[in-house]
Amino acid sequence: MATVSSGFLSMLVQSSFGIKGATVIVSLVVTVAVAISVYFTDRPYEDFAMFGKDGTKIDLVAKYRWLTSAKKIMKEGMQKAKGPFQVVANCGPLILLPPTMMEEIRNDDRMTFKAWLKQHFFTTYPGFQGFAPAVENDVFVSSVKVGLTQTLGRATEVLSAETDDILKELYPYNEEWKETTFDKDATNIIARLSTCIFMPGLAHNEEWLKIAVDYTVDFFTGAYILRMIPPILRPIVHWVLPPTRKLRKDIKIAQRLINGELSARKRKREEDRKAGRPVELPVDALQWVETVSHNKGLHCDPVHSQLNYTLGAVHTTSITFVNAVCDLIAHPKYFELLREEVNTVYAANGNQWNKTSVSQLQLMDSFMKESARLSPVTMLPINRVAEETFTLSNGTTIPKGATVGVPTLRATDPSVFPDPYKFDGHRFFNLRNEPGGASKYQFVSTSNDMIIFGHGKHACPGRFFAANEIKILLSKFLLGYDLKFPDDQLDRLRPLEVGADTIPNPLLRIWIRSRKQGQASTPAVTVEAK
Ligand code: HEM
Repeated sequence: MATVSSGFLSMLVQSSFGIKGATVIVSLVVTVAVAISVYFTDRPYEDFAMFGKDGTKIDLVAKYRWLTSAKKIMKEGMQKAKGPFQVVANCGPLILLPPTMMEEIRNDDRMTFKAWLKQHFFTTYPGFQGFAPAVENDVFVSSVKVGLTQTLGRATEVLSAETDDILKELYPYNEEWKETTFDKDATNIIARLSTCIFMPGLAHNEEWLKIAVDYTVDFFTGAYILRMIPPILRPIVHWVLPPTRKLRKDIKIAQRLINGELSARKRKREEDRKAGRPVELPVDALQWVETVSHNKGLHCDPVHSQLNYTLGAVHTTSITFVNAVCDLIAHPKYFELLREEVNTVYAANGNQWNKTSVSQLQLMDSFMKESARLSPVTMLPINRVAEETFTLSNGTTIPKGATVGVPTLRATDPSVFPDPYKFDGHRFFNLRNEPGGASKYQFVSTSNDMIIFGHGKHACPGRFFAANEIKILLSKFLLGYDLKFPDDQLDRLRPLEVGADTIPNPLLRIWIRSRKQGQASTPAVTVEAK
């Protein structure tokens, strides 16, 4: 974009039109852009205190502030408003509800996740159909709930075997330290592992694996840029933005690959039928979507649903995993503690990774939850759009069409978690071992205090799968490798905050070396509560 506009400017200056003419035109363009930004934009809601806008009338400025300081704005609002308030987020005016109201709104159908996805991820624009399945009907979400959850046992074993193969390829035996761009590796690993379960036929197809990684990045970049543009211009601008153009290309490639898969399945079924063989249905997400679609009598596009699986599963899981690894390196005593637990559990389960053994990794579970508490994938995991005007029990009226969110701030509230900014990998392990804590404090448990996976009827149905995937990966890294930050990097680099969302720090580098032969297991020791 910058190259195009500077080329245009120099063309004007060099032309006979001259510098004066160029100045007039540029001033006109800027004035029109500012006027559009001021007047053709979403109006703030009445009756809600506004935070973060600080006198500016220009939405673009407020949106930019949100992108750079969302956490600060949310904290200030929470402290000063003592109740619901609003901000100008990059999606426009956004009502934030205090996490204490979670219980009341968590199952409230008057505001929906579907309407939020539709409005703020532009699912009707070509290229953005990746969230269309979750918006159009319940087939996609049901397929995750039924398919992924039912297949968790088998999936865990498949993930374990595939992780071994991936790690051998990516980090072959080497006792010397090697620098890695770890977040990139992690995203590629998770993309391949997820595809193994969602669409195994393409698990080793480089073209698909690239889409499984890139589509989400292009999707969110495109959506973020469009949200910054006044609504009146979006129907035109989306056609020319580089990330949205890329999205359209990605979808075409995905269509070619997935339609190929579907045709091959159809042929196999017909051959089986003709030969009188029993027709075996594949156990993967393509099939879950088809089955649920058939049972409900509703359409769900197979290509878009695979992209929806990818959008939901890949970057969320890899960011959570990368954060856990960074916390591990930053708190090295956990290397030995977690290795001890992994060895004990592994040995007790006949040297197998399966659903049962993974569920016994209680310290690792606690460590992962503590990591996600302090470094969540998003600080705003609950997002809704009101389908009607309604009034909450405290008298707050939410207008129809309003965007509403609940931030994760309770996770760092000292009245909920003592010494909240201290990383304590045993925090949830200890809570879990208190009376009544067994199921309340697991990584996958949701509550008013921990909403990293949401809470209530829309709580993430993929979290059980993600938890197992991360545990297997972490176990294999712990047993096979030593990890550290580069020698010249003393502190853990914090994730970058982009609005309420986070991404691994682009400067992050991790050094990795194979553990010496014979070191792959350490003596079995029972992990005690601290
Ligand atoms: C660590 C990884 C993950 C994180 C942090 C995460 C986080 C979330 C959050 C915050 C929500 C919104 C909850 C709400 O609005 O109340 C959500 C919803 C959802 N997630 Fe995940 N997720 C993860 C992994 C996955 C995986 C592996 C899948 C599998 C496809 C998945 C599928 C979904 C679906 C289908 C929904 C929508 C549920 C509904 O509308 O009822 N997620 N996730």
